Amino acid sequence: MEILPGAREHLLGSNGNENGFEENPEIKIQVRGLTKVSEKGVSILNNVNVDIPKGVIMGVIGPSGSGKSTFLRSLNRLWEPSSNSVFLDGHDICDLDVLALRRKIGMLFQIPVLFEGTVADNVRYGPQLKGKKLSDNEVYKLLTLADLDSSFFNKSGGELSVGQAQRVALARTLANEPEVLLLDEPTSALDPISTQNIEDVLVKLKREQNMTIVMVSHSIKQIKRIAEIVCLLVNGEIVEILKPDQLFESKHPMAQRFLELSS
Ligand SMILES: Nc1ncnc2c1ncn2[C@@H]1O[C@H](COP(=O)(O)OP(=O)(O)OP(=O)(O)O)[C@@H](O)[C@H]1O
Repeated sequence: MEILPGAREHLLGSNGNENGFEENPEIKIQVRGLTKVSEKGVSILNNVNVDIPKGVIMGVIGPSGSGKSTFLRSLNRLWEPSSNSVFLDGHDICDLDVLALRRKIGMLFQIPVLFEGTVADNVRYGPQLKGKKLSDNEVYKLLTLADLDSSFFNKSGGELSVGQAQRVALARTLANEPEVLLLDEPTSALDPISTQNIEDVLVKLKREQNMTIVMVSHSIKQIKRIAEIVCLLVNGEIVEILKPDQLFESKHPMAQRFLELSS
């Protein structure tokens, strides 16, 4: 089975080098020996090693409870990883200011939660925290980027469908000019058309802004539509890093079962 260049050493069983990471301009995020154990001593993530290349969409799939959300949340410290286990552009994220990190690495969740006020108020929120007021024109541009037309500008959250609210949440995240987007099942509550709208926006962000995107999804079909690399997480371990069209060549028994059930 062909494995992506450089991926093999980060597969299951590889030894994460505690302090070691090579500066590599092609790699946006490096994860080395990322481990999490619950307070009751249950392993949640076990020595996860992976390089996330710049400007790609990476899918993360795996059975329920395999640690996908925990993995994603560790990348912008919504769950705090150990020092020297997650690097952004070669810098240990634990050494970065957490709010600055979360601007650089934005996140969208399954269910969008909008703040009170209008769509424009929501989009302006992040820059306003830094003392910058976006002009109407800048807000319109962000709405367009998230595939929303100008009629949404003055609407309130209550007037929106879940799919529209998810695109507003995306515009609000994009207002922070992130370099990386983390998406935790962003379309699982959406109808097929809203799902396609979001997928189109993600592909455009990657293509036109070289955005790095990491997306947890339960949909193998979705991963095949938009991801270039897919990480298969089983029991807190990355057992495969593949191109999506190679998924069914996975040798891992749990992976095969998961793929059979989700096809
Ligand atoms: N703070 C925590 N304390 C204890 N256990 C936790 C904690 N966070 C997550 N877990 C457990 O860790 C495991 C992985 O959870 P996680 O939500 O990351 O999995 P997942 O693959 O995203 O699951 P799903 O697909 O169902 O969303 C689960 O067994 C969960 O119950």
